[in-house]
Amino acid sequence: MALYVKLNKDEIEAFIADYNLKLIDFKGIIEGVQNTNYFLLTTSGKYILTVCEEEINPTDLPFFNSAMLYAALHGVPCPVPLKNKYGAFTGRLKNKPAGIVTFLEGKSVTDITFSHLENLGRFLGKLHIQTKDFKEERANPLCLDNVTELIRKNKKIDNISPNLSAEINKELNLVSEELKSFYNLPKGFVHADIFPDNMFFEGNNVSGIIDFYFCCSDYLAYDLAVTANAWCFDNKGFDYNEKKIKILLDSYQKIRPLEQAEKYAFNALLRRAALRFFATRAWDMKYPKPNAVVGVKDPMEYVAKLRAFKSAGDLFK
Ligand SMILES: Nc1ncnc2c1ncn2[C@@H]1O[C@H](COP(=O)(O)OP(=O)(O)O)[C@@H](O)[C@H]1O
Ligand SMILES: N[C@@H](CCOP(=O)(O)O)C(=O)O
Repeated sequence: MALYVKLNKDEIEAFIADYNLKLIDFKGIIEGVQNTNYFLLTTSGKYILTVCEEEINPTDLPFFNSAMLYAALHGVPCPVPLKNKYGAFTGRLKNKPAGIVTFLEGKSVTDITFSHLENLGRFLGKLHIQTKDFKEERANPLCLDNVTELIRKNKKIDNISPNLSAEINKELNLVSEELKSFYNLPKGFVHADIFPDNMFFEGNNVSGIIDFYFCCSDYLAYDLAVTANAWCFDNKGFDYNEKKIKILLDSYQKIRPLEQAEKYAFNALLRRAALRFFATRAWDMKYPKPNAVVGVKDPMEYVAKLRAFKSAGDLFK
């Protein structure tokens, strides 16, 4: 659970008054790992109040809010951030940055069907088109160079599994070499964390996307690669399911066909995405934050994915 900051009714009422909201009821949300979230029922509807922890750099908040607002205004079903009476998206609660966004209906899914993937692929294709003219930029803090540095800094990788460090370092070099010839791939706004817990569905249909705290500017096909990593493996994320990836790719391409260069680069992007999630999970496992209240996610899941992609065939045949 992640309720790092405990708030009472008076504190919430005082904060939301700046957003012109009147509280009826509220509830702490136990899902989530990074920040504290409260569900708010107000006289003008349902909202989510988020108090940010220090992993979020406050200077990034304007980009996240701007991206969410732009996406929402361009038809992406996502939360709309509210401005307070001072014209700012972000206020302060218990000396931490805090903000309010609209509530999204729907639920995340655990049993992922072909139909979910079909809808997810179309959703992501649309997201990349709907946000293509978003002009603000944020370099990806988890670019391959920074991921490489995080992995090199982690001196305990071989404690996760024997000889893992050598395997991962070899892969980092290979992926870096392979991607050098693809520096010109289409770039733009990417969510960069499209995991099942960040997507809501109503039945088989996508009802929305949340959690914009990793969004940045990067290769569009990298977003698709992150999504394929997170959604297209069975058995708790360990078993490669080519049919699932193909459904995701086909449905994405019905909306935004990939360029030939993106197809050539895709295997390296899948491995780059696997290395990115391996890197942060391995770090969190071996150097846990003192206030961590959530179990660490398994870095070996991403080693399994990396190995699967290394021996995978051409996904575009
Ligand atoms: N706009 C929203 N609408 C509905 N529920 C939300 C919204 N934002 C967050 N939540 C709820 O809060 C939980 C945690 O949100 P998330 O942004 O993933 O937190 P964290 O960044 O801490 O992981 C979600 O799983 C969801 O249940
Ligand atoms: N999706 C990442 C961790 C980020 O967690 P989130 O709850 O903020 O999406 C992972 O699985 O390693």
